[in-house]
Amino acid sequence: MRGALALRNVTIRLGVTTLVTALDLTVAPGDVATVMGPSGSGKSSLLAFVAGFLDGGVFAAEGAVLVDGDNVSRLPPERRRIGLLFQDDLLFPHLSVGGNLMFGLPASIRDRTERRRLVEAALADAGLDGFADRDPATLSGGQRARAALMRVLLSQPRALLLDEPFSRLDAELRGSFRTMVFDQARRRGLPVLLVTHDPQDAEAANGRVVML
Ligand SMILES: Nc1ncnc2c1ncn2[C@@H]1O[C@H](COP(=O)(O)OP(=O)(O)OP(=O)(O)O)[C@@H](O)[C@H]1O
Repeated sequence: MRGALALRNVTIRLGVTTLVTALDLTVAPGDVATVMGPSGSGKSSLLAFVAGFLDGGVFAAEGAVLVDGDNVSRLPPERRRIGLLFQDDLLFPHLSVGGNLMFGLPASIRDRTERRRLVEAALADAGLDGFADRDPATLSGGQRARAALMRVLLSQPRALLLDEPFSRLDAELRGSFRTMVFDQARRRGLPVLLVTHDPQDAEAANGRVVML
């Protein structure tokens, strides 16, 4: 499917334990599939496999990852063009908010004016007008989360992997940030794989639920 993220026959083993068994999954552009399961069941390992950094010295994995029809299974993480967002926003403390977003931009966009324009537009899109020169430490949790999302989106990913991205936010922020993430994915036609413990996330995602 054009623009989709697809997993084909993915099996992940840790020693004698099989964490993921022959998983087939297609996530259409703009759709959100949810991965749930108890702690230690392999949710983060599945995302690591899709992103390309599952530790081959620890896990045995097979199967294919397709992004927009391209089999990226043999590509290193940086060439897969898969965006990742974690529970911790991982903003660089030594860079301004604008500097953090700038860091997300592909190096192939060289023109400085264009780079600045893209960052300003992303900040505005996230309701962070005028935040470019701020120190990330001065932002609220919700503002940081939005900045981190825009940094990922500026990297022009073809799919998004989210590992408990809402879990540090309080209930109200959680709902609004979730809506923002899903809206952005829909508008940009990005397939999303979301790891969560929260059934409300799965309900809001309104897509396939994979139980590990
Ligand atoms: N580097 C590693 N070396 C050895 N075992 C590991 C390593 N990373 C993860 N594991 C083990 O692999 C299993 C799956 O871990 P994983 O982090 O994928 O689970 P999870 O479902 O994401 O858990 P949680 O909900 O707690 O984040 C666990 O038993 C974990 O202890």
